[in-house]
Amino acid sequence: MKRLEKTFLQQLRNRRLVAEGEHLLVAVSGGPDSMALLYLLCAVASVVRCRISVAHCNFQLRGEESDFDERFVMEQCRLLGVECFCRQFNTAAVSASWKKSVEETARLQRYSWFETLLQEREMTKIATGHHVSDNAETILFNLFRGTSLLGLKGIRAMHGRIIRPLLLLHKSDILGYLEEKKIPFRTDATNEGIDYDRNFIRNRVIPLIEERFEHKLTVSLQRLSEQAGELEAFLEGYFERLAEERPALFPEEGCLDVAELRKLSLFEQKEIFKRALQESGASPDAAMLQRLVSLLDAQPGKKVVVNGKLFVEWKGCHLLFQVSP
Ligand SMILES: Nc1ncnc2c1ncn2[C@@H]1O[C@H](COP(=O)(O)OP(=O)(O)OP(=O)(O)O)[C@@H](O)[C@H]1O
Repeated sequence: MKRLEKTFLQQLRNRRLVAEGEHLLVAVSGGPDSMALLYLLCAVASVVRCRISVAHCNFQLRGEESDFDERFVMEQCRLLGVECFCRQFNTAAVSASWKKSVEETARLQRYSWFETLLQEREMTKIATGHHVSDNAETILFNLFRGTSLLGLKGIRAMHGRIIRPLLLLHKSDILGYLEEKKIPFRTDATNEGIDYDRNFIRNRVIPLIEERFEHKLTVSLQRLSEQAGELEAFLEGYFERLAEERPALFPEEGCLDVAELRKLSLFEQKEIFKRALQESGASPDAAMLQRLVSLLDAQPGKKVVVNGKLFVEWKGCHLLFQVSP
């Protein structure tokens, strides 16, 4: 087994990403990362005792190139003896009708199809080729758009039935492995520009900062991401226990006890408001949460309008979550 294959196997085991007997659907674009993922998984499959199939989406966004990618992935799977599912999507038209960016549309289309395949074929997990730099890129992207503390968690190694086994590997390791094993891959020229925000972060921002700060950025963001993930897990447990101990803070009927809320820290108050509003289908930003906690220093009768449909009003001893008439 190659050095990287041993490291990869170790990381799979440490993070308990794959259990014995699982059937994985590997998402392969044909690019360097997912090709490395496919070969790494094939190299360890007999040790882990898992089965592997591949899914490739042809988003038909790059004319003939997209068709070449599809044929390339099918051929690679044939050589590896791996079952391969391919599907064509009319992404440009769907993106226009959904009024979403092409990138977001492609992402939604692929995860939805992967989930369907999982159910139809009784597979257990989807594996994607995200690595350390993708995580750094995602964290910075979230930061530039205005993220909360927990948004810093970036990409998770396991999220529901999706696993990212390369998440602790660096691009240089992946490229070294492709070179060592002479693994072919396809290059997507649209990844190289700086027109899309993500590409700008990947190709311009990160290299500039890495050069100035001695390659500390990616490693430091990875650490931050792990800590944010651990904090999120801790907070989930904490708020579950709080809900059991003080149910008046977690309204089923859309009302919160003012006296109970006032006993809590600012962080807890904001978190309770966030959870209550999310239950009502709203996603409050930091400014809205600040306005809601300020309500606790006001008088009964005062209200905060959350959006066109929802407002929170102090009545008697409670804050009521009400739908606008
Ligand atoms: N067309 C596709 N078909 C199947 N899976 C895909 C496709 N595009 C992306 N993915 C999955 O999502 C992951 C992240 O997507 P991203 O757009 O960053 O990849 P990429 O640059 O196209 O290729 P790669 O990550 O393989 O080098 C890929 O590693 C792959 O697992």
